[in-house]
Amino acid sequence: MSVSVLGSGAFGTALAISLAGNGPVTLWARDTNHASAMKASRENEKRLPGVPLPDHLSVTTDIAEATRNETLLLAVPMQKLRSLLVEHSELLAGKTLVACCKGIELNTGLGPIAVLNKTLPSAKPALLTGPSFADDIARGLPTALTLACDDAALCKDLQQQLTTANLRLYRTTDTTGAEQGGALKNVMAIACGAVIGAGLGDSARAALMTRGYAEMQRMAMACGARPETLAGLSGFGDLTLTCSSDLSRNYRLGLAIGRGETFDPSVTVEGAATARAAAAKADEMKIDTPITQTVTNLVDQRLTIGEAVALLMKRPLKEE
Ligand SMILES: NC(=O)C1=CN([C@@H]2O[C@H](COP(=O)(O)OP(=O)(O)OC[C@H]3O[C@@H](n4cnc5c(N)ncnc54)[C@H](O)[C@@H]3O)[C@@H](O)[C@H]2O)C=CC1
Ligand SMILES: O=C(CO)COP(=O)(O)O
Repeated sequence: MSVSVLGSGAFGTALAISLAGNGPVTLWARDTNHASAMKASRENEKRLPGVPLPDHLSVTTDIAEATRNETLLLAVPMQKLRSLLVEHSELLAGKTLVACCKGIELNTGLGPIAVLNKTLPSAKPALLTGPSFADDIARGLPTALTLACDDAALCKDLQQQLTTANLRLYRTTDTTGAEQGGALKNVMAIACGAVIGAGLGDSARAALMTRGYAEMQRMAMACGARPETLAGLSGFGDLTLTCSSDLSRNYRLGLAIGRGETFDPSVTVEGAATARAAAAKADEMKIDTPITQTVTNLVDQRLTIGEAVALLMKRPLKEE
């Protein structure tokens, strides 16, 4: 069964390239000029330069054409997901929609699955997340991802359909755990980048990764997640990748904060909005999330990295 990817950014393009190894894939771009450039050069020079688009991958700006397929991957930033669904609701109704975004919606505190369910109740929602850089996927490097869907049978079908030569998918019905892991790991990556950028060392990063993982577990389980999900690819796996690589935009934002440098606002960094959304949600639920709260203060420039670290170090002592 053919697949379409909506969103011609780095991740959407990389997924389309990998899936094209299974058969025909349609990549939908909303921007006409961007689509024309990709059709002419057979490359996404803007978002994924240096990787040719395979023959089975066709680019279109025609949303009606792109949504003829039953399975649609939604590869837009989390804060743009709802607008995509609302704008094309009639064509997306009843389809199998696989959200490929990581984050928590700023003004509702909802994750991708809940946004899909509330916006398009007739659709069949799923989530694709886990430790994966678009560049690695596009270059055919081996990658493992978590495919989450409440419907176990549909999840199994999608796992067969979306697994490729270099994408090995593991399935789960714990959509809450999968989306919380993918969202919150970006917050921790900003924190880790900030301490490295400030020259505070790898031990400080290890402390933040470990205590950040504890915060992710606490928050996710309070939302109903299963602990083993956070210990898997979508949580622990993506946390370790994103907190330790310059390929991560969230980590690079943290580096810039730590160094006192500016960061290009046009670059997609999910962790900033997600930190604000998660901090507000944690306050409402009375959950202790000191690192998330600190990252919110860092990205909103209410604290310097020095002040932030000093406050974290002076917190009341407790059991691990
Ligand atoms: N880049 C990567 O290595 C990975 C990214 N992801 C996730 O993929 C999601 C998308 O990020 P990237 O592709 O990396 O970002 P990107 O910045 O490369 O591309 C975002 C794309 O979304 C499009 N877009 C934005 N608003 C839209 C709308 N309302 N309707 C249609 N298209 C719209 C933009 O035109 C752009 O093509 C994020 O949630 C990210 O966390 C997940 C794994 C890896
Ligand atoms: O989600 C990702 C890796 O799994 C991509 O990370 P960034 O969004 O930080 O670039």
